[in-house]
Parts: sequence; structure tokens; C-alpha cells
Amino acid sequence: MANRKRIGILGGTFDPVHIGHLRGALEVAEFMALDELRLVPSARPPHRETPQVGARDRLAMVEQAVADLPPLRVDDRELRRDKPSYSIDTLESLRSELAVDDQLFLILGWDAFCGLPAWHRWDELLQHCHILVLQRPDAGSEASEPLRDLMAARNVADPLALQGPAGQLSFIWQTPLAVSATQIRSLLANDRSVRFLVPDAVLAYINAHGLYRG
Ligand SMILES: Nc1ncnc2c1ncn2[C@@H]1O[C@H](COP(=O)(O)OP(=O)(O)OP(=O)(O)O)[C@@H](O)[C@H]1O
Ligand SMILES: O=C(O)c1ccc[n+]([C@@H]2O[C@H](COP(=O)([O-])O)[C@@H](O)[C@H]2O)c1
Repeated sequence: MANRKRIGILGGTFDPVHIGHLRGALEVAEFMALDELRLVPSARPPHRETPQVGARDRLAMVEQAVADLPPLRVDDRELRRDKPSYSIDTLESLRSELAVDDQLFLILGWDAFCGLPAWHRWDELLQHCHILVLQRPDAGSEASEPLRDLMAARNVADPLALQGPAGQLSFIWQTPLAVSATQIRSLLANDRSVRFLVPDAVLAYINAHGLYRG
């Protein structure tokens, strides 16, 4: 349908957001011809430690990073919920705001995909979205049996051929930039530069607020 929207979502802690997230998101948005790709910062991420920096600062850094960078946007709904940031709740809430034939794509790195069977109500996710997995040449983990079953049932070889608003799975091959938020936090804690690993506006925010320093 001509005016059907194509929306991608990339959730994360973004503690802080960096060029790996941004470059990956931009490449997926362009390749998939998305109308928008929303970065969704988690408030209380399930299955990992509490972020080092509070929600307000992490949100502000993502806002700085995507300012004037369509089609990337920020979606702060998980920060407005007073409970763990389960993706199923985010998808249900987003779906309630979209037209029935709008396409929703949940973007996950391979490692996150391998952990999917431990997610809250994981077997309902595909009712609301397609899943796009960013596959990398050096991927370490192996898919468990429930995931292999899911791939057998729902995988579509060409991500551009995903049909309908939700329900299928596809892989995009990508060589990610070798940068992580863990590395950035560690550099800052040791008083080292993170220039060129985060956008200049994010670095200015980190400096202005004295974040992550030892
Ligand atoms: N360098 C990268 N290139 C592409 N995608 C990335 C990169 N780093 C993280 N991602 C993806 O972005 C999403 C959010 O990641 P997250 O906020 O946990 O960042 P991170 O750098 O992995 O953080 P940390 O080091 O704190 O675990 C995840 O789906 C993750 O796979
Ligand atoms: O819904 C869940 O149970 C769930 C469990 C683990 C991770 N997630 C989501 O997956 C995204 C990436 O998580 P992380 O921890 O790698 O930053 C982020 O949006 C999390 O909220 C979601």
C-alpha cells in the first residue's frame, strides 16, 4: 500500500550512544528505505546491570546525536514507564499508535537475537513486528533450538521482501564498527579521549556534565 509507513526500532542502554549505534542505524534505515528509525533508550534494561548514567542524561545524549539526522529519531516511551523495559510492552504501545498495515521492524544485533528466548513473552514479539537481525561475520554465539525453529518457520532470505506489518524474520549482513559503550566508559574513566567515537555534540554533553570520569 502506497502510504503505509515503515518504522524501525533499535533499543539499547545507550550508556552512552556512539558511532557504532548511529552508523549501524543509518545504514539499516537507508538499506531498508525506512521512513523513520527510532532509537529507544531503556530505563531499566532487563538482563543487565543498571546503567552507569541516569535516564535523563542518556536520553539527552541520544537526542543530541540524532538532531538533524533524519530518518533517525528518539523514542522515550521506555523512560516514561515505571517498570522494566520489556520490548513486548514497547511494541504493543507503538502498535496502538500506528495504522494496521504500517510495518514495524525490531532491529537486533546477533548476540541480542541469541538471547531472545529469555525475553519476556518472547513468543509474542512477531505478532507486532518483523525482526531484523544484524548478522556479523565474526558472530560468536550459536542460535539455540527454539531460535533455529523460529528461523525455519519465519525466515525470509531477502530483508527487502518482508511482507505485511509483522510476523517474519530476516538477516542483514553488516561489518560493525569495533566500538562499544563499555570501551567508551573505560576510556573516560581513565581520562582518555573518546573523540571520533561519539558525535562531537555527545562529547560536549559528557564534558559539560562531567559524566563517566574517574
Ligand atoms: N558497534 C556497534 N555496531 C552496531 N551495532 C551495535 C554496536 N554496538 C552496539 N550495537 C547494538 O546496539 C544496540 C544497543 O546496544 P547497547 O546500548 O547495549 O550498546 P553497547 O555498546 O553494546 O553497550 P555496552 O558496551 O554497555 O554493553 C544492541 O542491539 C547492540 O547489538
Ligand atoms: O523484553 C525483554 O525481556 C528484553 C530482554 C533483554 C533485552 N531487551 C531489549 O533489547 C535491547 C538491547 O538490549 P541491551 O541490553 O543489549 O542494550 C533493549 O531495547 C532491551 O530493552 C529486552
